Amino acid sequence: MNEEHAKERILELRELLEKYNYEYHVLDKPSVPDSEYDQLLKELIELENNHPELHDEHSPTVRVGGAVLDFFEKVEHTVPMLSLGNAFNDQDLRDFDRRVREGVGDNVTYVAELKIDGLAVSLTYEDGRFIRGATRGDGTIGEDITNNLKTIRSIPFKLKENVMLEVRGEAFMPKKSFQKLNEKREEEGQELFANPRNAAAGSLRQLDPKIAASRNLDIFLYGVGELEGHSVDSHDESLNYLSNLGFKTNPEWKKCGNIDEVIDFVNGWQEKRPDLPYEIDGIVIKVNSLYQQEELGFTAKNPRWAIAYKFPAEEVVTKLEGIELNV
Ligand SMILES: NC(=O)c1cc2c(=O)c3cc(F)ccc3oc2nc1N
Repeated sequence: MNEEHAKERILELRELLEKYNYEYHVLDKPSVPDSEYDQLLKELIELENNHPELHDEHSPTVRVGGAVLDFFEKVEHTVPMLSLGNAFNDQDLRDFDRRVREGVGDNVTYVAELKIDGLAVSLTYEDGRFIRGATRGDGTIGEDITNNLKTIRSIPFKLKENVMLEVRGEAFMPKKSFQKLNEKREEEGQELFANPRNAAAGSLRQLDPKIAASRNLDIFLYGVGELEGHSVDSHDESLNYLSNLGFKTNPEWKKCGNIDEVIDFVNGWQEKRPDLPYEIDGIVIKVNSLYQQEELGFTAKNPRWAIAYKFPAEEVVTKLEGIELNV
């Protein structure tokens, strides 16, 4: 195959594989069988190996893991990644609602969404291309784990619009992947992961991205940090915007006109939680209007416009030399 033809084929395969990847991992609606995807990926890997001068860090082939690092660079979050204050019962939620209404008046709408139990990460895009991903760290300084995040198939390398955007989300390991991983580790006599959150965090902290690539990690994006080239007025609008850009957002969110609707949503999901294919540790409630979020602002540690209702820890049975303790 001559140079020109190889270059054309490589570019064509990259476009095609990213489209198939988006259909499979973001829309969950593949248009071709896995065997066809695998065969095209194999062809691209061979072509790229024969044409190193055409290497592109956004090629779908880097999703199987790139170079091993010696350490992770530090990254500063220009918009700090704060953590959420907690609510443990209905009264806490009513107190939160009262404080919000004292701040912005009674005309307030909430968005309630599932609190994914994984690792908080920030993704930065310039001109619509994925250029950096980092952990939350202490909220201001995180670790650059771009190479590992590139192995998460649902993270788009190229957005549908060429915006400059910094977006936050939760990387997680689906329950089924967690069970398979621990079965494999048990067979190999390795230490087991205690829960999917630790497994996801452990996988993304590996210096060799091939390990992260093998762990079937996934991500839901939930918030915009910095944004140029577009403006949104409310949280529900920003969730739709992220989805239209090509991001995977969690579909189970609900707009609530008052705190009673929020409490119904919380109770509903407390029951349905075990049926989800991923772990959640609560429900996040946010004031929907971004203008009202601005008015409410932040305490030193948490936003005043959001709160996390934490579910009671699921019954954990610990076996100690055959004695069953319900802790
Ligand atoms: N784990 C989650 O599924 C989740 C987490 C957060 C946050 O940590 C979070 C932290 C803030 F300071 C502000 C909003 C947030 O919104 C969030 N929304 C979510 N859905």
